[in-house]
Amino acid sequence: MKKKIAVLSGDGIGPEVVAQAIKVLNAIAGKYNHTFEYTEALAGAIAIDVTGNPMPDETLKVCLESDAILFGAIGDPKYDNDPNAKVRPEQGLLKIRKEMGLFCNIRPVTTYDSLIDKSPLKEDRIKGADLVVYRELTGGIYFGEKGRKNNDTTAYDNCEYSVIEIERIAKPAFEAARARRKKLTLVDKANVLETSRLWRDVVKKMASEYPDVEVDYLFVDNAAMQMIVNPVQFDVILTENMFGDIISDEASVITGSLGLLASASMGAKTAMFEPCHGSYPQAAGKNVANPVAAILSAAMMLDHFQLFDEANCIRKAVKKSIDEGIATVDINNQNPKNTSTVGDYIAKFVGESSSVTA
Ligand SMILES: NC(=O)c1ccc[n+]([C@@H]2O[C@H](COP(=O)([O-])OP(=O)(O)OC[C@H]3O[C@@H](n4cnc5c(N)ncnc54)[C@H](O)[C@@H]3O)[C@@H](O)[C@H]2O)c1
Ligand SMILES: CC(C)[C@H](C(=O)O)[C@@H](O)C(=O)O
Ligand SMILES: [Mg+2]
Repeated sequence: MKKKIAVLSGDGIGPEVVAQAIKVLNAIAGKYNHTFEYTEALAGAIAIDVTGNPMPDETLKVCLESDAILFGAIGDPKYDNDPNAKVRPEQGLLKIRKEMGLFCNIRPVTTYDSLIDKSPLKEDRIKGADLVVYRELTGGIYFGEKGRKNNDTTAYDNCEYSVIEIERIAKPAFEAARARRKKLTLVDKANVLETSRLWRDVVKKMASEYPDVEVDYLFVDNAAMQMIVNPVQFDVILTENMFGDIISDEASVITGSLGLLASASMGAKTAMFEPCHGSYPQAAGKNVANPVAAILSAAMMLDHFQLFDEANCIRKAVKKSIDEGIATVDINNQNPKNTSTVGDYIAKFVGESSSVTA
């Protein structure tokens, strides 16, 4: 199979972790006789530095001409620390999500037995936790009208959702629940927010089409607490843009590190695959960041290409690296390995392993 992949490495640790994902994809290409063609394009702070724009038209064009997008991370303290910055790297990420119609962000949270003791949470509470967050990605407060008024003494960010926006993410979430443990939890704030009440109305109506799926409703504050005390109860979590951002970073604590959390953003025009973490500027250039989130995002891209054996081969290699302690400092502080050493190990295992089942 031949596939064109747009590579937007971005800022901070983005280029380092994406390099490992590409190493692993190349090992897959060699083993299974595929051709992956990569086209790099600018995004984030680096794109502002070069072009003045965090998501240049040229980058969007490369993405539209590709079969999928592999994204690293964006963000730079020089913008985060400047409240008056006219343009920000994060605007580039929001722009590509909106322009490509990437409304469905899928963030799987899986635990590894050999990492259970790395989580600050109690072992008996998190063992076996296996959930996936379906986060709405192109609506809500992130994209509502925003601004300042009253001589800059008041600021506002509006939150709007339409029935169509809710239905189109609820559908794949219900389908995922049906294929998994048949439980869907809508996380909202329906005791306060009108948008959340619309989410409940829509999801309740759709639930009748999925009688085999048990649906429950949790307020986000309760859900945040339940995620820590009893994450095993969750199967598919469906939620709006901002709640999904927060709850997925929180859920990464169960696995042992945010550096393990991959994601897929599916949409109308294309699909983008990116780690859930950011540019982690403190680690940039040090070869210490965990590349697993980026590598598992590449595995999700292979699922998207219907290359399921290949994707499972990567997952198996990742598990092996974790079990063997070939892991970065966030999950192995006794004998940490470099970012590139972990990438090399996973790529080598992919190249040499014979079995494909994860
Ligand atoms: N998708 C994205 O591109 C994305 C996501 C989140 C944040 N950001 C941006 O990244 C910048 C830094 O934000 P932040 O510090 O709040 O979040 P971050 O995700 O970059 O880092 C938060 C913490 O998570 C841990 N971490 C993150 N990635 C890791 C990895 N690969 N390996 C090991 N540990 C890892 C580190 O302890 C780090 O201090 C900001 O500019 C922010 O806007 C971008
Ligand atoms: C950088 C930021 C805009 C982004 C978000 O909030 O969606 C990030 O936190 C993420 O989780 O992908
Ligand atoms: Mg986030």
